[in-house]
Amino acid sequence: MLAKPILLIGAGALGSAMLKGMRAAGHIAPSDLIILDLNPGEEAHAYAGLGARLNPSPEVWRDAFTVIIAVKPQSWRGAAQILDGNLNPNATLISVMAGVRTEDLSSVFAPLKVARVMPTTGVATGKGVASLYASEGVALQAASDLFSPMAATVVLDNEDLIDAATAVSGSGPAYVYAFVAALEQAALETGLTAADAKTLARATLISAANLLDQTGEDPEDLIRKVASPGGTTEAALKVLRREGQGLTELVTAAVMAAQKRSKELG
Ligand SMILES: NC(=O)C1=CN([C@@H]2O[C@H](COP(=O)(O)OP(=O)(O)OC[C@H]3O[C@@H](n4cnc5c(N)ncnc54)[C@H](OP(=O)(O)O)[C@@H]3O)[C@@H](O)[C@H]2O)C=CC1
Ligand SMILES: O=C(O)[C@@H]1CCC=N1
Repeated sequence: MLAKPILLIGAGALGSAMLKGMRAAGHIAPSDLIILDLNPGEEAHAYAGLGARLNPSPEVWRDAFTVIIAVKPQSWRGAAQILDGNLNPNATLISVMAGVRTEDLSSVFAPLKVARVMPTTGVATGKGVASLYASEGVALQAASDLFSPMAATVVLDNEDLIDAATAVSGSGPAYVYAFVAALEQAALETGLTAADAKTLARATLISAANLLDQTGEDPEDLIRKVASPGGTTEAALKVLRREGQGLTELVTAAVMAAQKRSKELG
């Protein structure tokens, strides 16, 4: 069960996406939310406008039974110093930070129980992805209760796999956006206007994602339905899937680089 109130530390890119998703899903009432951020943005102010407590004094932080830490991996030890002595010892800590391991979080935040989650910014629209890991059932349940209303969740049974999930899905939306940007750029090369190139690249991604979602079919089956034998798609796929130097090799190298970096961030 998700014990409330909730304290969110860091309302930047991901923290704001979570705030937006939580507000839309309605599972965290504004009165159950305390937000700390050095420069609160639009989403933090929107929740505060509904009654969430924004940057209250340290004695209020102790009210929270669930603490979410969403600062950069490079900033968490500094944040922990500020929080020191001001957190409820019975609270559960949910870290969404890449790389930072449970062992290190536990050594600094003891006796709080710890869960790690690797979400995507898609939580903002209630359609995120979140990989969860915790060694204790109570902490895993808290993470699940927090993210399930706004993300498809995957439970990992080995903490090392959080680095893999970070590389595949945490960073993954950026890979997809990079593909859309590349398709838009290529569309310009074909002679389409800038406006049409933008529309076609975006709409193609969205319509393909909808089919993937609604049919549940395998990508290879969906490809077969697009690629007529001897047709245009086949000509393009010969380039994209060039032996040894195609998209699969490129994406695999990108994911490996992200996984390596995730381990270094710890
Ligand atoms: N962005 C993403 O798609 C994803 C991010 N993550 C993880 O989420 C975490 C946050 O990433 P992201 O949102 O992109 O980073 P941001 O820098 O956008 O957000 C971090 C926020 O925390 C604030 N902050 C820093 N120190 C403190 C403090 N002591 N007290 C309160 N607020 C503080 C920052 O303020 P200021 O900017 O003024 O320093 C900033 O607003 C990272 O650990 C990252 O690994 C995980 C999955 C996806
Ligand atoms: O780029 C990063 O380090 C973070 C973690 C996953 C997505 N953004």
